Amino acid sequence: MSHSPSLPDRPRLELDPEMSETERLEAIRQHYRRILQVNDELEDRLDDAQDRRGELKTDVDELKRENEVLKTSSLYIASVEEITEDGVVIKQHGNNQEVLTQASTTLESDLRPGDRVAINDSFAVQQVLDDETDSRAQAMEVTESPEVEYADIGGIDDQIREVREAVEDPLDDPEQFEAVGVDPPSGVLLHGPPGTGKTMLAKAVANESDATFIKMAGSELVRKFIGEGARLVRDLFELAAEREPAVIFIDEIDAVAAKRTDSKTSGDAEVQRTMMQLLSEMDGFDDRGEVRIMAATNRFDMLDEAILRPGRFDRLIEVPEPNAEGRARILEIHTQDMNVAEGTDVSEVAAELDGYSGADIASLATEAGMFAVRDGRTEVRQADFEAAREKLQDAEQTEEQVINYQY
Ligand SMILES: Nc1ncnc2c1ncn2[C@@H]1O[C@H](COP(=O)(O)OP(=O)(O)OP(=O)(O)O)[C@@H](O)[C@H]1O
Repeated sequence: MSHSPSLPDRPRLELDPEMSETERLEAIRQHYRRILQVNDELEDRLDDAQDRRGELKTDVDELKRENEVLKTSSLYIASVEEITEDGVVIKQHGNNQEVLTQASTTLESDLRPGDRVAINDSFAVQQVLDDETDSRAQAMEVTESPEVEYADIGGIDDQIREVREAVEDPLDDPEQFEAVGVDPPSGVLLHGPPGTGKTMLAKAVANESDATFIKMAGSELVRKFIGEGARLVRDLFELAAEREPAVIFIDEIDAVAAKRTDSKTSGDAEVQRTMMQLLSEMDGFDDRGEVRIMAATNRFDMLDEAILRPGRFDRLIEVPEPNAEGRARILEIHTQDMNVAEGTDVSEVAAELDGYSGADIASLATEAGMFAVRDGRTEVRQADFEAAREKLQDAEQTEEQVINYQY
């Protein structure tokens, strides 16, 4: 910041009583000339200050306007492609339109190609978005090697075998498929009630085939990332190609691939666009190398048949609610690290759990452990499992009552 120089000293008239008339007159004249000079100097300084004030006022007005624009208008998302002498080249998300635009000098020095930015109606860059606001990072869960193994999944051995055949074998030994001359399934769709281990299965197969696991939730695509669905689907496949071998897992695929309805609301159009993108990615999938696609749904009945055609999700695997034997196995898995009292019969407990999903059984085991903790014991007894079952049943009944009351 520049400091303004100090003001000139105020001229003083010093008259000596000894001075002659002429000398006094001369001194007064000199004083007068000095006053005029200081006056000129001060006037110049005043002009400078007024100019500066004008400049600052223009800056303030511009900032105010910018602030208003930022506050009142919605901004669009774009990616920076290139920073040139003529301005910034950006590509708008959604329509992929490339635009040469400007950013303020302060913003421009921060911009790098690949940055995501917010632009206004006239495409001017308003803001650089940091990683937290990057929906690509938010919408996808990427795990190098998920910590789930086949041995952690109980009661669905046939499904594990089928998934291994459709996903793991083609990743492990693509040459074998080529030599025989068969194409492995394009996509594997797991369907069945909630909490039965579909996500676990996808994670386990990625883990056991040393593939990167990339998950995207269909419901989030339509609820959280409105307007970005199709782009995110494209990014999903691009990312998988970069990280191959990879397993793509689209959870709740029904959210983006439900049967067409008559409604013509924009929301539906957006969901349709996302689905069309998914279909076109799958259709162009042949040359994508070591990438396998999996999806899951609890609402198989709602799916649009277009996604089940050959070359798309053409291997359907049903993951049902576990039977008594399956429930016992799942309970064993979830109690293997617990200090269970000798004589506790896990299959007897499991026999009582008709209608329980794997996720319900996992909560039951934790709840039984909590009863032992509350009681100050280090062992979990059969009675704790009974108590946990009653507690969960009560909780479910209360929930049902609340729901009935609400509707
Ligand atoms: N077959 C199973 N064996 C062992 N644990 C299971 C099994 N199924 C579910 N679980 C437990 O329930 C949790 C949730 O399971 P998971 O997310 O795989 O279910 P899902 O079928 O994908 O459910 P949703 O359809 O609700 O997404 C798991 O982390 C695990 O603790």
